[in-house]
Amino acid sequence: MSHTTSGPRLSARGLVKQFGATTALAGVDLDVAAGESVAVMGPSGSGKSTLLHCLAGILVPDAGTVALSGRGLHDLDERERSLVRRRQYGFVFQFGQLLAELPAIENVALAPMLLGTPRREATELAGRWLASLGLAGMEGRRPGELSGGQAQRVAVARALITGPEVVFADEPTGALDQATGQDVMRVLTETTRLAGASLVVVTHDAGVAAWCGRRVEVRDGRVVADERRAPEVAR
Ligand SMILES: Nc1ncnc2c1ncn2[C@@H]1O[C@H](COP(=O)(O)OP(=O)(O)OP(=O)(O)O)[C@@H](O)[C@H]1O
Repeated sequence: MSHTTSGPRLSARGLVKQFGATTALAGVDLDVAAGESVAVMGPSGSGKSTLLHCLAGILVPDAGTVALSGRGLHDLDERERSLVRRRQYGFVFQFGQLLAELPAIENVALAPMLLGTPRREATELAGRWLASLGLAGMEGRRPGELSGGQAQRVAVARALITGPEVVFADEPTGALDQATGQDVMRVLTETTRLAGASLVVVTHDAGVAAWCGRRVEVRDGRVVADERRAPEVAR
């Protein structure tokens, strides 16, 4: 994958998004560097998910721009934006992102298959990803036959297998207990860092945010704080 070496990986300028009378984003600027991990924090309704969806090209802002490695998402049509989401982005959500009827290995292999990788190659690669995330022997289990933490590891494998430039995670530990959530954050941040991808995590949990090298605080649709600090690292 060709990444530009200078300039931010992701760059948002003046993002505004309204839903009827509600201003979800009131002018957000945010740059995310290559390999950087950013936690987006803030109270319920402050605009965190809306910001993530605009950065990810899922929502089109009413005003402002988002550029991925210097390429403006606003210049793309919906089909092209959907290709960016598949090729250059990875997603980890709270739950429900895995296809219930497919075994873990097929859930992971599907991502490269959708990009044209032959089934056999995609399945081999998926097996290696599952093994590297501690899921050897569980390839044939369906999501309902995995624990919440195991299912999130499958989701991490699925998000990373295509070699994305940015991984977006919206409350990735929201459905897990504290210890399992910490374990998933360790796996998510470590795997993303090793893959050289940037990470944007929406969370209201300071223990989750501590795994990221930067915390951005959103209130009423604006960034009100932005601080860098040493992240937790795998022990
Ligand atoms: N599709 C939508 N239609 C109408 N209003 C919306 C929509 N999506 C978000 N909003 C509103 O925009 C504001 C910001 O919502 P958003 O989901 O971005 O907040 P959040 O910080 O992620 O909240 P939470 O932590 O509760 O998930 C809220 O007032 C919300 O009700």
